[in-house]
Amino acid sequence: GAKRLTIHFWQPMANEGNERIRGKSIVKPVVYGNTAEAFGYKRESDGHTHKWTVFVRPYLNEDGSRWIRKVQFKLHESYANSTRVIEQPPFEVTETGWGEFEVQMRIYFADQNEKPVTAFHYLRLFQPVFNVFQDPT
Ligand SMILES: O=C(Nc1ccc(C(=O)N2CC(c3nccs3)C2)s1)[C@@H]1CCCN1
Repeated sequence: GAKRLTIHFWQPMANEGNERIRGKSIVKPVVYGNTAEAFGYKRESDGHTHKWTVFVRPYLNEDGSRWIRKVQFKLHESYANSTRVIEQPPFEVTETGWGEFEVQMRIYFADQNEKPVTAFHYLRLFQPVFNVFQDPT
């Protein structure tokens, strides 16, 4: 039967390590990406095959709401209310679907003087397969 597959794609947005004070700026690394789980079948009603969660979270397990005010996720326009605004942690959107597409994320900071930061994440549902054929028969 179909295997259940949960995959994690993580891309640290800022450099590694935790918060630092440099001059007057603070570096707050975040991680964004998605997890995905295959239903193991194609849903009759709408052809969806996966459940996925796209997320933005502080790189270290801290209370993100101290410095993140809200996160706006722009999904593919075929989704109802394709612009989702999450105002409290966890800053994530869980949906179902059948394919992969780019999600735009915009992080708004608690300090309203800070301009929002935009990042793009290509939603991944399928585990890439790497076949290395040496001396193929
Ligand atoms: O897959 C891709 N684009 C996708 C856009 C939206 C997708 C999706 O999964 N869904 C729309 C959503 C709904 N259907 C009904 C109500 S909401 C479920 S997939 C491209 C095509 C080639 C490679 N990537």
